[in-house]
Amino acid sequence: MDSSSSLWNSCIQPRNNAMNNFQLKCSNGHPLNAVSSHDGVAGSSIAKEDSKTQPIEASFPLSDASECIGSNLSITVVGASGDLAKKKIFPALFALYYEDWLPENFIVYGYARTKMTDEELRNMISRTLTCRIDKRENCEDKMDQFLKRCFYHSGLYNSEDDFSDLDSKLKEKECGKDSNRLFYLSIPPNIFVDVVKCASLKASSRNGWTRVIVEKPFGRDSESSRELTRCLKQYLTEEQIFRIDHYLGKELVENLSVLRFSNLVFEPLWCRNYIRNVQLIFSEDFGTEGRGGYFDNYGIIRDIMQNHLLQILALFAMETPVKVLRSMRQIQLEDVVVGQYKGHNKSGKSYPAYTDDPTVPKDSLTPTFAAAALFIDNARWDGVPFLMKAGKALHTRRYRIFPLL
Ligand SMILES: NC(=O)C1=CN([C@@H]2O[C@H](COP(=O)(O)OP(=O)(O)OC[C@H]3O[C@@H](n4cnc5c(N)ncnc54)[C@H](OP(=O)(O)O)[C@@H]3O)[C@@H](O)[C@H]2O)C=CC1
Ligand SMILES: O=C1O[C@H](COP(=O)(O)O)[C@@H](O)[C@H](O)[C@H]1O
Repeated sequence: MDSSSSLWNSCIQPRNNAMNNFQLKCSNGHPLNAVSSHDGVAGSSIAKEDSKTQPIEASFPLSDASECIGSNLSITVVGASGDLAKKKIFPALFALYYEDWLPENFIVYGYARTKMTDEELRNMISRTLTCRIDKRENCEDKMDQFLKRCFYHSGLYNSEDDFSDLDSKLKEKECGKDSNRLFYLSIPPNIFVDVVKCASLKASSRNGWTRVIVEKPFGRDSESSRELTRCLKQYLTEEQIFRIDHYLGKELVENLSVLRFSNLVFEPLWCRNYIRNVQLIFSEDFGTEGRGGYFDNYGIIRDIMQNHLLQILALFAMETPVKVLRSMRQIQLEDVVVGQYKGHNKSGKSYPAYTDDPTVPKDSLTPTFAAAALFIDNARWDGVPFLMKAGKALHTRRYRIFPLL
């Protein structure tokens, strides 16, 4: 499985498998178990359901920016020029389209400050779409059809006028039909509120639902996270907000939950008597590559450890019901090591330092590597260190959790 495709952990109906007994909840209370296709992309039955309840009329040949399409689901990817959008969101949307999980008359709008035409957006996206889905039938044709439904609007994240212009373009495509609108915020969290404000005031759906997907990290610490929620709720209800962490959709994580809770053999062994330490390793063999605008303000601890790895730790260590995070000892500075990758040469190839990335300030001290020992003070895990390591631009690409017996 290409890990870049395991996105779209949206709040959907549970599928009929072992996970049904273990129902995760989305941030707004909807069940979160993902409907995965074979490459790990999960489908949203929300979109599909709505396509059933709203009659679909004949499709139009698409492509022109001013064409009326009658779209009944308009998806806007905010931050469409960025890494997440390219690597995961557009490929995941294509996979949903390919698997027939989207309503017939959907459209996708890319939105960002970078100036681009529709054609340039399509070229950018087409470089990252692959026909990697098991059924490869008609994949190229499907790609062309998908790309014809993609459009672009350039604007600022805090400009109501720019979102008003987006609204006009969406309306043109919707041609007065009942249409739902989904905004996927593929941008740094410090601009979430600006976007939500402008989108909700100027580009909400008039006659259908408007929903917003926000990416991790949700703020920098608990105070800013609470503040973020408070600010988002000035413009949206909790039911409209979908907080996403794509690690919950990864096969490794789903398997871990099943292994833990459906396998009685492990239950008595899963504790301090048999496990000396637990290692959680996230290692990437590539650096930030133009993501300094986001990454440099957050660093590896907020980017990876606090959310992805902590969730895996919680799934590994938790009792049912969940109490484990409350039993965690406050982390001590002497139990943490941080670092930043430097440039080097290997096999005649030179690799840039973090601060060589043009989007990163030259004097940045943001950590790109961190290792920490965490402790859970409860009867099951007393004295067992959980060793978390995460880093960018390391030797290998691997994601692992393993108990040392
Ligand atoms: N990349 C990944 O694999 C993953 C990322 N995420 C999350 O997605 C979000 C975006 O990450 P990613 O796409 O990697 O980040 P990028 O740095 O690629 O940022 C996305 C886009 O946001 C705009 N942008 C970047 N920095 C700023 C800034 N400081 N102020 C205003 N606009 C800015 C840029 O668009 P423009 O200049 O055109 O406006 C950029 O193309 C983050 O919350 C991240 O945690 C989650 C899972 C995986
Ligand atoms: O959330 C993030 O995840 C990616 C790694 O996810 P993967 O599914 O591609 O393995 C990481 O590169 C990025 O820094 C981070 O924001």
